[in-house]
Amino acid sequence: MTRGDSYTVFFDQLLQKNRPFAAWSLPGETAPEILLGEPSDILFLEDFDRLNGQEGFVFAPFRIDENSPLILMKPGVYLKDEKAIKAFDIEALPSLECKTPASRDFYIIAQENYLKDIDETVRVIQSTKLSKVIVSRIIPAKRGNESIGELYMQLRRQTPNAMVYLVNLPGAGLWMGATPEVLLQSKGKTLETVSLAGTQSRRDDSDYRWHTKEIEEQAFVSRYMLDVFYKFNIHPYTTQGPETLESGRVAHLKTSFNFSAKKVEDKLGDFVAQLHPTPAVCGLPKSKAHRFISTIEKHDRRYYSGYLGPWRMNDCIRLFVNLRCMEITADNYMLYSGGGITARSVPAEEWDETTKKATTLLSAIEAVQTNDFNKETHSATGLFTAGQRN
Ligand SMILES: C=C(O[C@@H]1C=C(C(=O)O)C=C[C@H]1O)C(=O)O
Repeated sequence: MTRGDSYTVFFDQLLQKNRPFAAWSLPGETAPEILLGEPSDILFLEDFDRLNGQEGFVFAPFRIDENSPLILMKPGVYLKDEKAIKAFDIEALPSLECKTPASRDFYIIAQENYLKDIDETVRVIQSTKLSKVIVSRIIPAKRGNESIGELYMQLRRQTPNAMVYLVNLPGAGLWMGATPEVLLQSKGKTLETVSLAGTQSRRDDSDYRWHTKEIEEQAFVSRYMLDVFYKFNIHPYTTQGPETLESGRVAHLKTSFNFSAKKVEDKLGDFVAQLHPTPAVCGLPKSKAHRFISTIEKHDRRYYSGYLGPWRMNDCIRLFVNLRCMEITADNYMLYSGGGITARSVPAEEWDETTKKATTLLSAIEAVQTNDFNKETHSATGLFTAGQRN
């Protein structure tokens, strides 16, 4: 059952008909934008630099493989506000066959094993050239019969300063998230990229003090951005920050970098391919961190810590790093959450940080599940797996 606003109903109908679509709302914007596609509008690209010359909505994985292709949905029907939704004849859209995805294993790490892994990670960082690596985990929550459309609208209400998205795409499945992290966005003739790292709980008084661990961790990301700028001969550029950015229940350190779009206009795809994955989600040195993640993490990240958003659609780029996100299966919400590990990391604090980062999504799920008119069919005790609430 849903509260029945036009967006909620629209999203639920699209899902019922198994239509490919992407919906997103930008930080501070009111209405979600929606791109509807036909299966023939979906391109699977072989490499990150294949975005050169393309336009559409991108859904990119952390690493490309057969389970997680790089997806570009070409501009099909674009609906930009509620009026457009109401005018659109959704009844006329045919349902598409739902190809049951190969059932996947989601490795849910126990707390004691996660703590051991972080301990081991810190030791490796202290004794090798690896200086920072992001280690993540999956946090499961039970899915009831609540409306996914309503959950998306709830998430938007709870995190107005994030890019809040819902996508249903062949090859990827159903994903939702509320990410604070810009990878690359255009503002007129200027491009902006952002270095975001360091986490603490959100404060009511806004009196944030940052410690050496977080300052250093974020500085690694900024330094990396400048290395990429150097490779692409991007000069001059302006910076703003580091400053505090609040998102959901946490706050981060953020520096933004702005430069003329002309510098990369004919090699935008290469530029993004070079930026991704940044040390905010992978680590430093990049290739070492990438290899380390493959060995320490037992789950597949898929689209978590990839990136998504409109790509040169209506001359506009809005790519965000896919954080604070979840994969939605028939029975569960699989939330992905990670944190930057450095020589100064304390395992128990890292566990708490990943839990805190997941509260944005968990509290939206809880809100929708407990407001449901049909409460008795999924009692509150079934909402979360033990030990996951903070
Ligand atoms: C990796 C995540 O977030 C990233 C890691 C951060 C950190 O380590 O402090 C902060 C913001 C993000 O760049 C996540 O949310 O899963």
